[in-house]
Amino acid sequence: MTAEIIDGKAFAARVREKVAVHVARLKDDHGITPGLAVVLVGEDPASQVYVRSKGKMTVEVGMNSYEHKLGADTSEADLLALIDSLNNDPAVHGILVQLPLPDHLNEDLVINAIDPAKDVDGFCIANVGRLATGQKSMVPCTPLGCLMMLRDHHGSLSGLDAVVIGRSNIVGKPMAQLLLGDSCTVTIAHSRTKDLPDVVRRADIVVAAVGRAQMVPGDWIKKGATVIDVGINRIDAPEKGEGKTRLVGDVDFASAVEVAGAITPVPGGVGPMTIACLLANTVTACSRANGLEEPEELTV
Ligand SMILES: Nc1nc2c(c(=O)[nH]1)N[C@@H](CN(C=O)c1ccc(C(=O)N[C@@H](CCC(=O)O)C(=O)O)cc1)CN2
Repeated sequence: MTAEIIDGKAFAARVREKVAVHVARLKDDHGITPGLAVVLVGEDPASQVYVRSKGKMTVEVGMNSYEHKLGADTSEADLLALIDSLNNDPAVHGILVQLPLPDHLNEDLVINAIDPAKDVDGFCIANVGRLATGQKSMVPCTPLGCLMMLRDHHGSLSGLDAVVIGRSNIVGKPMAQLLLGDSCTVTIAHSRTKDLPDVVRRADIVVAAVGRAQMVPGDWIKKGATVIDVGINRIDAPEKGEGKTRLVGDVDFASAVEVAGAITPVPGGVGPMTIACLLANTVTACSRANGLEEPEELTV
Protein backbone atom coordinates (compact mmCIF):
# COMPACT_ATOMS: atom_id res chain seq x y z
CA MET A 1 0.00 0.00 0.00
CA THR A 2 1.37 3.43 -0.85
CA ALA A 3 0.83 6.55 1.24
CA GLU A 4 -1.64 9.33 0.61
CA ILE A 5 0.25 12.26 -0.89
CA ILE A 6 -0.53 15.48 0.97
CA ASP A 7 -0.70 18.09 -1.78
CA GLY A 8 0.80 21.22 -0.23
CA LYS A 9 0.44 23.20 -3.43
CA ALA A 10 -3.33 22.67 -3.54
CA PHE A 11 -3.63 23.19 0.22
CA ALA A 12 -1.70 26.46 -0.02
CA ALA A 13 -3.95 27.65 -2.86
CA ARG A 14 -6.99 27.06 -0.60
CA VAL A 15 -5.33 29.00 2.25
CA ARG A 16 -4.62 31.91 -0.13
CA GLU A 17 -8.27 31.89 -1.27
CA LYS A 18 -9.37 32.18 2.36
CA VAL A 19 -6.85 34.99 2.91
CA ALA A 20 -8.27 36.83 -0.12
CA VAL A 21 -11.81 36.59 1.31
CA HIS A 22 -10.66 38.11 4.61
CA VAL A 23 -8.67 40.83 2.85
CA ALA A 24 -11.78 41.78 0.84
CA ARG A 25 -13.79 41.95 4.10
CA LEU A 26 -11.16 44.20 5.73
CA LYS A 27 -11.32 46.51 2.72
CA ASP A 28 -15.10 46.52 2.20
CA ASP A 29 -16.24 46.60 5.82
CA HIS A 30 -13.44 48.62 7.43
CA GLY A 31 -11.62 50.46 4.64
CA ILE A 32 -8.33 48.76 5.65
CA THR A 33 -5.87 47.19 3.22
CA PRO A 34 -3.34 44.90 4.93
CA GLY A 35 0.26 45.72 3.98
CA LEU A 36 3.29 43.42 4.03
CA ALA A 37 6.87 44.77 3.88
CA VAL A 38 9.57 42.31 2.81
CA VAL A 39 13.21 43.24 3.24
CA LEU A 40 15.90 41.49 1.19
CA VAL A 41 19.56 42.18 1.85
CA GLY A 42 21.98 40.99 -0.82
CA GLU A 43 21.62 38.87 -3.94
CA ASP A 44 21.19 35.29 -2.74
CA PRO A 45 19.46 33.70 -5.79
CA ALA A 46 17.05 31.49 -3.80
CA SER A 47 16.08 34.40 -1.53
CA GLN A 48 15.43 36.57 -4.59
CA VAL A 49 13.03 33.92 -5.92
CA TYR A 50 11.20 33.60 -2.59
CA VAL A 51 10.90 37.38 -2.17
CA ARG A 52 9.55 37.77 -5.71
CA SER A 53 6.94 35.05 -5.02
CA LYS A 54 5.98 36.69 -1.74
CA GLY A 55 5.42 40.05 -3.45
CA LYS A 56 3.40 38.51 -6.28
CA MET A 57 1.16 36.46 -3.98
CA THR A 58 0.67 39.39 -1.59
CA VAL A 59 -0.75 41.45 -4.46
CA GLU A 60 -2.79 38.51 -5.77
CA VAL A 61 -4.72 38.21 -2.48
CA GLY A 62 -5.43 41.96 -2.55
CA MET A 63 -2.87 43.21 -0.02
CA ASN A 64 -0.29 45.96 -0.44
CA SER A 65 3.27 44.75 -0.96
CA TYR A 66 6.28 46.87 -0.01
CA GLU A 67 9.60 45.42 -1.19
CA HIS A 68 12.88 46.79 0.13
CA LYS A 69 15.92 45.43 -1.69
CA LEU A 70 19.20 46.45 -0.07
CA GLY A 71 22.77 45.88 -1.21
CA ALA A 72 24.83 43.04 0.27
CA ASP A 73 27.08 45.61 2.01
CA THR A 74 24.21 47.38 3.82
CA SER A 75 25.27 48.35 7.33
CA GLU A 76 23.47 47.08 10.42
CA ALA A 77 22.61 50.68 11.33
CA ASP A 78 20.92 51.28 7.96
CA LEU A 79 18.96 48.03 8.18
CA LEU A 80 17.84 48.82 11.74
CA ALA A 81 16.79 52.32 10.63
CA LEU A 82 14.64 50.80 7.86
CA ILE A 83 13.01 48.39 10.34
CA ASP A 84 12.33 51.29 12.70
CA SER A 85 10.58 53.24 9.95
CA LEU A 86 8.49 50.17 8.99
CA ASN A 87 7.59 49.62 12.67
CA ASN A 88 6.20 53.17 12.71
CA ASP A 89 4.43 53.02 9.34
CA PRO A 90 0.67 52.51 9.89
CA ALA A 91 0.24 51.15 6.33
CA VAL A 92 2.58 48.24 7.16
CA HIS A 93 0.98 45.46 9.23
CA GLY A 94 3.59 42.78 8.63
CA ILE A 95 7.39 42.97 8.36
CA LEU A 96 9.63 40.14 7.17
CA VAL A 97 13.39 40.19 6.79
CA GLN A 98 14.36 37.42 4.37
CA LEU A 99 16.89 34.97 5.82
CA PRO A 100 19.73 34.19 5.62
CA LEU A 101 21.30 37.62 6.05
CA PRO A 102 24.85 38.37 4.90
CA ASP A 103 27.43 37.31 7.51
CA HIS A 104 28.29 40.82 8.76
CA LEU A 105 24.72 41.37 10.02
CA ASN A 106 23.59 40.08 13.42
CA GLU A 107 20.45 38.07 12.66
CA ASP A 108 19.20 38.04 16.28
CA LEU A 109 19.61 41.79 16.64
CA VAL A 110 17.81 42.46 13.36
CA ILE A 111 14.90 40.08 14.04
CA ASN A 112 14.40 41.42 17.55
CA ALA A 113 14.23 44.98 16.22
CA ILE A 114 10.91 44.13 14.50
CA ASP A 115 7.80 45.18 16.42
CA PRO A 116 6.43 41.82 17.75
CA ALA A 117 2.94 42.80 16.57
CA LYS A 118 4.28 43.11 12.99
CA ASP A 119 6.67 40.14 13.18
CA VAL A 120 4.77 37.94 10.70
CA ASP A 121 7.63 35.40 10.74
CA GLY A 122 7.12 34.86 14.48
CA PHE A 123 10.90 34.78 15.00
CA CYS A 124 11.43 37.54 17.60
CA ILE A 125 11.94 36.65 21.24
CA ALA A 126 8.56 38.01 22.34
CA ASN A 127 6.71 35.77 19.88
CA VAL A 128 8.91 32.75 20.63
CA GLY A 129 8.17 33.19 24.35
CA ARG A 130 4.44 33.63 23.78
CA LEU A 131 4.28 30.48 21.64
CA ALA A 132 6.24 28.50 24.25
CA THR A 133 3.91 29.64 27.04
CA GLY A 134 0.70 29.05 25.06
CA GLN A 135 -0.10 32.75 24.64
CA LYS A 136 -1.39 34.40 21.49
CA SER A 137 1.64 34.97 19.24
CA MET A 138 2.64 35.22 15.62
CA VAL A 139 3.40 31.62 14.62
CA PRO A 140 6.38 30.89 12.29
CA CYS A 141 5.03 30.23 8.80
CA THR A 142 6.58 26.85 7.95
CA PRO A 143 5.57 25.10 11.21
CA LEU A 144 2.13 26.75 10.99
CA GLY A 145 1.70 25.29 7.51
CA CYS A 146 2.81 21.84 8.74
CA LEU A 147 0.32 21.97 11.62
CA MET A 148 -2.52 22.99 9.30
CA MET A 149 -1.81 19.99 7.05
CA LEU A 150 -1.49 17.61 10.02
CA ARG A 151 -4.78 18.78 11.56
CA ASP A 152 -6.50 18.49 8.20
CA HIS A 153 -5.26 14.91 7.80
CA HIS A 154 -5.76 13.64 11.35
CA GLY A 155 -8.46 15.81 12.87
CA SER A 156 -7.21 15.60 16.45
CA LEU A 157 -3.49 15.08 17.10
CA SER A 158 -4.05 14.45 20.80
CA GLY A 159 -1.98 11.61 22.25
CA LEU A 160 -0.02 10.92 19.06
CA ASP A 161 3.74 10.32 19.23
CA ALA A 162 5.54 12.99 17.19
CA VAL A 163 9.23 13.20 16.35
CA VAL A 164 10.68 16.43 15.00
CA ILE A 165 14.10 15.85 13.45
CA GLY A 166 16.00 19.14 13.63
CA ARG A 167 16.18 21.82 16.31
CA SER A 168 16.36 25.08 14.36
CA ASN A 169 14.71 28.22 15.69
CA ILE A 170 12.82 28.65 12.41
CA VAL A 171 11.29 25.18 12.13
CA GLY A 172 12.27 22.46 14.63
CA LYS A 173 11.68 24.25 17.94
CA PRO A 174 8.42 26.05 17.02
CA MET A 175 7.13 22.87 15.34
CA ALA A 176 7.70 20.96 18.58
CA GLN A 177 5.87 23.68 20.56
CA LEU A 178 2.89 23.55 18.20
CA LEU A 179 2.66 19.74 18.39
CA LEU A 180 2.89 19.93 22.17
CA GLY A 181 0.12 22.53 22.11
CA ASP A 182 -2.03 19.98 20.25
CA SER A 183 -1.25 17.40 22.98
CA CYS A 184 1.19 15.21 21.06
CA THR A 185 3.98 13.43 22.92
CA VAL A 186 6.92 15.21 21.32
CA THR A 187 10.55 14.20 20.84
CA ILE A 188 13.03 16.62 19.29
CA ALA A 189 15.78 14.61 17.62
CA HIS A 190 19.04 16.03 16.26
CA SER A 191 22.55 15.13 15.14
CA ARG A 192 23.52 13.82 18.61
CA THR A 193 20.36 11.74 19.17
CA LYS A 194 21.20 8.12 20.01
CA ASP A 195 19.48 5.41 17.96
CA LEU A 196 17.72 7.91 15.69
CA PRO A 197 16.16 5.13 13.55
CA ASP A 198 14.52 3.61 16.64
CA VAL A 199 13.29 7.01 17.84
CA VAL A 200 11.74 7.71 14.43
CA ARG A 201 10.21 4.19 14.22
CA ARG A 202 8.08 4.91 17.32
CA ALA A 203 6.49 8.02 15.82
CA ASP A 204 2.97 8.42 14.47
CA ILE A 205 4.08 11.78 13.06
CA VAL A 206 7.55 12.47 11.67
CA VAL A 207 8.56 16.04 10.82
CA ALA A 208 11.94 16.04 9.07
CA ALA A 209 13.69 19.43 9.13
CA VAL A 210 17.43 18.78 9.15
CA GLY A 211 18.50 20.01 5.73
CA ARG A 212 20.21 16.73 4.71
CA ALA A 213 19.08 15.24 1.43
CA GLN A 214 17.13 11.97 1.75
CA MET A 215 18.52 11.29 5.23
CA VAL A 216 15.42 9.45 6.49
CA PRO A 217 14.88 6.13 4.69
CA GLY A 218 11.55 4.32 4.52
CA ASP A 219 12.67 1.59 6.90
CA TRP A 220 12.83 4.18 9.74
CA ILE A 221 9.14 4.97 9.26
CA LYS A 222 6.41 3.22 11.26
CA LYS A 223 3.75 1.67 9.03
CA GLY A 224 0.93 4.18 8.54
CA ALA A 225 2.80 7.15 10.05
CA THR A 226 2.35 10.68 8.69
CA VAL A 227 5.56 12.13 7.27
CA ILE A 228 6.01 15.88 6.87
CA ASP A 229 9.16 16.65 4.90
CA VAL A 230 10.40 20.22 5.44
CA GLY A 231 13.75 19.75 3.69
CA ILE A 232 14.47 21.41 0.36
CA ASN A 233 17.79 20.11 -0.96
CA ARG A 234 19.16 20.39 -4.46
CA ILE A 235 21.02 17.29 -5.68
CA ASP A 236 22.62 16.23 -8.96
CA ALA A 237 20.25 14.52 -11.38
CA PRO A 238 22.40 12.94 -14.11
CA GLU A 239 19.30 10.97 -15.22
CA LYS A 240 17.87 14.33 -16.42
CA GLY A 241 20.99 15.14 -18.40
CA GLU A 242 24.51 16.39 -17.79
CA GLY A 243 24.79 19.10 -15.15
CA LYS A 244 21.07 18.87 -14.26
CA THR A 245 19.79 18.98 -10.68
CA ARG A 246 16.55 18.28 -8.84
CA LEU A 247 14.99 19.08 -5.46
CA VAL A 248 14.59 16.41 -2.80
CA GLY A 249 13.51 16.49 0.81
CA ASP A 250 15.13 15.19 4.00
CA VAL A 251 13.14 11.96 3.55
CA ASP A 252 13.82 9.33 0.93
CA PHE A 253 10.42 9.69 -0.71
CA ALA A 254 10.57 6.55 -2.88
CA SER A 255 11.01 4.19 0.08
CA ALA A 256 8.98 6.19 2.64
CA VAL A 257 5.89 6.40 0.40
CA GLU A 258 5.66 2.59 0.54
CA VAL A 259 5.35 2.53 4.35
CA ALA A 260 3.84 5.83 5.47
CA GLY A 261 0.11 6.46 5.74
CA ALA A 262 0.54 9.99 4.35
CA ILE A 263 3.52 12.01 3.17
CA THR A 264 4.30 15.46 1.80
CA PRO A 265 6.33 15.55 -1.44
CA VAL A 266 9.26 17.83 -2.23
CA PRO A 267 8.69 20.04 -4.13
CA GLY A 268 4.97 20.76 -3.70
CA GLY A 269 4.54 19.90 -0.03
CA VAL A 270 5.53 22.14 2.86
CA GLY A 271 7.27 24.84 0.75
CA PRO A 272 4.15 26.44 -0.79
CA MET A 273 2.50 26.51 2.66
CA THR A 274 5.26 28.81 3.96
CA ILE A 275 4.20 31.72 1.76
CA ALA A 276 0.46 31.02 2.17
CA CYS A 277 0.90 31.15 5.96
CA LEU A 278 2.89 34.38 5.69
CA LEU A 279 -0.12 35.97 3.99
CA ALA A 280 -2.41 34.47 6.64
CA ASN A 281 -0.20 35.90 9.40
CA THR A 282 -0.34 39.34 7.77
CA VAL A 283 -4.15 39.28 7.90
CA THR A 284 -3.96 38.16 11.54
CA ALA A 285 -1.52 40.99 12.38
CA CYS A 286 -3.69 43.55 10.55
CA SER A 287 -6.86 42.39 12.34
CA ARG A 288 -5.17 42.54 15.74
CA ALA A 289 -3.67 45.98 15.02
CA ASN A 290 -7.15 47.31 14.28
CA GLY A 291 -8.85 45.67 17.25
CA LEU A 292 -10.85 43.38 14.95
CA GLU A 293 -11.64 39.73 15.45
CA GLU A 294 -8.90 37.65 13.84
CA PRO A 295 -9.96 34.92 11.37
CA GLU A 296 -9.75 31.63 13.29
CA GLU A 297 -9.26 29.58 10.14
CA LEU A 298 -5.99 31.41 9.36
CA THR A 299 -4.21 30.72 12.62
CA VAL A 300 -3.88 28.19 15.46
N1 LIG B 1 12.37 35.39 6.90
C1 LIG B 1 12.29 34.13 6.43
N2 LIG B 1 13.30 33.64 5.74
C2 LIG B 1 13.20 32.34 5.29
C3 LIG B 1 12.05 31.57 5.50
C4 LIG B 1 11.01 32.13 6.26
O1 LIG B 1 9.94 31.48 6.54
N3 LIG B 1 11.15 33.42 6.70
N4 LIG B 1 11.93 30.31 4.93
C5 LIG B 1 12.89 29.87 3.93
C6 LIG B 1 12.59 30.25 2.51
N5 LIG B 1 11.19 30.38 2.11
C7 LIG B 1 10.54 31.51 2.45
O2 LIG B 1 11.08 32.52 2.78
C8 LIG B 1 10.57 29.44 1.24
C9 LIG B 1 11.18 28.25 0.92
C10 LIG B 1 10.59 27.37 -0.01
C11 LIG B 1 9.39 27.69 -0.63
C12 LIG B 1 8.79 26.83 -1.67
O3 LIG B 1 7.66 27.05 -2.08
N6 LIG B 1 9.52 25.81 -2.18
C13 LIG B 1 9.07 25.01 -3.29
C14 LIG B 1 10.25 24.71 -4.18
C15 LIG B 1 10.84 25.96 -4.76
C16 LIG B 1 11.93 25.70 -5.76
O4 LIG B 1 11.64 25.19 -6.83
O5 LIG B 1 13.09 26.06 -5.47
C17 LIG B 1 8.49 23.68 -2.80
O6 LIG B 1 8.97 23.18 -1.76
O7 LIG B 1 7.62 23.16 -3.47
C18 LIG B 1 8.79 28.87 -0.29
C19 LIG B 1 9.37 29.74 0.63
C20 LIG B 1 14.25 30.42 4.26
N7 LIG B 1 14.23 31.81 4.57
